[in-house]
Amino acid sequence: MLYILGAGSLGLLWAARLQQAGIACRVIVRNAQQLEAWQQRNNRLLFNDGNGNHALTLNFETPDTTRMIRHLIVATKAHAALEAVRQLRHRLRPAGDILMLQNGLGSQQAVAQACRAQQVFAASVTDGAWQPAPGELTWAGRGSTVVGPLDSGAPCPEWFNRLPPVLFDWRWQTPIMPTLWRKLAINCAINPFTLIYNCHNGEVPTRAGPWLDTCLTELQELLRAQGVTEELAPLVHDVIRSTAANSSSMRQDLHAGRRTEIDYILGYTCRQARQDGLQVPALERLLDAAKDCLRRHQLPTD
Ligand SMILES: NC(=O)C1=CN([C@@H]2O[C@H](COP(=O)(O)OP(=O)(O)OC[C@H]3O[C@@H](n4cnc5c(N)ncnc54)[C@H](OP(=O)(O)O)[C@@H]3O)[C@@H](O)[C@H]2O)C=CC1
Ligand SMILES: CC(C)(CO)C(=O)C(=O)O
Repeated sequence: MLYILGAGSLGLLWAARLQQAGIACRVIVRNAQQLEAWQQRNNRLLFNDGNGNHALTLNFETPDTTRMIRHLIVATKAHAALEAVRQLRHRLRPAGDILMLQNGLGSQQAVAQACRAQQVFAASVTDGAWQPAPGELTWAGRGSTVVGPLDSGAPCPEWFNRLPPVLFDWRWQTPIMPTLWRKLAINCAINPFTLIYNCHNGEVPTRAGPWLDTCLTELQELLRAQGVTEELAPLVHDVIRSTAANSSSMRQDLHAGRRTEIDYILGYTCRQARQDGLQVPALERLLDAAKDCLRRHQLPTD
């Protein structure tokens, strides 16, 4: 049995695909009110996978259920992950596994530190899913999932090999940190600019001008310090081109009045730069500007 912690867009996307693949899973919601809301909808999820709508019946439970958990998929936002996993600590089997799906860095390490008896895996996910209404999920962009052990040589959990490739485009990658760093750098170069200029991804180069170029140079230095030698600028411009019409996840959070993941994206990056003794004034200025924008919208800056 797989357990998914968090019934948001990505958690429901995993639950829907597991259900379609015939792999048993249960979704852990925050509390009894959320469980009741799902029960009132007969636990039905209307899943639009891009080819059509599928009515799926999912299994939900609250964190205080007593069943023990061997395989946990954490699908909360980065800032909610540690507390959400802590609530389940008494249910986690020793030597079980925890898969972290969060964007950014920091939440994965925090969970690994709190759950030393389990193997923690981290994924870099490029799928795009959103919820048009309660009980509905749209899989807007089919992406891929790259997964690996966070900081050990742990082998790939057996259940991963049961994921049907047609529903899950995933691959095993060890070490995983370079992949996570690359995605982090891309998000640092795009998301905060879309916040401060309130623009789509495609407009970032024109709106940010040379500020983007300086940020890319600083991010490249930081990546080098993490052992990632690949050229960042072409990668970022490719992503900007291929997602030109997108509103970044950070901008979507801003518009929905939700807490953003800024602290796990640009905040983490600036802290790491300081730790590595690197000067990153353009990134620091971007972080300050992003935080000012969040303050103006009365949203948390962490
Ligand atoms: N959506 C996507 O397509 C993608 C998302 N990601 C990453 O995946 C992560 C999740 O994103 P997304 O699904 O969009 O976020 P959502 O906000 O849609 O979902 C997060 C869910 O976690 C729930 N949650 C928070 N705390 C707890 C708790 N203690 N117990 C149970 N449930 C809890 C939230 O409940 P509540 O509503 O009550 O707060 C919410 O339902 C993020 O890090 C994001 O960056 C990465 C790639 C693609
Ligand atoms: C790559 C990008 C910027 C695509 O929108 C993204 O991952 C995000 O919005 O968080």
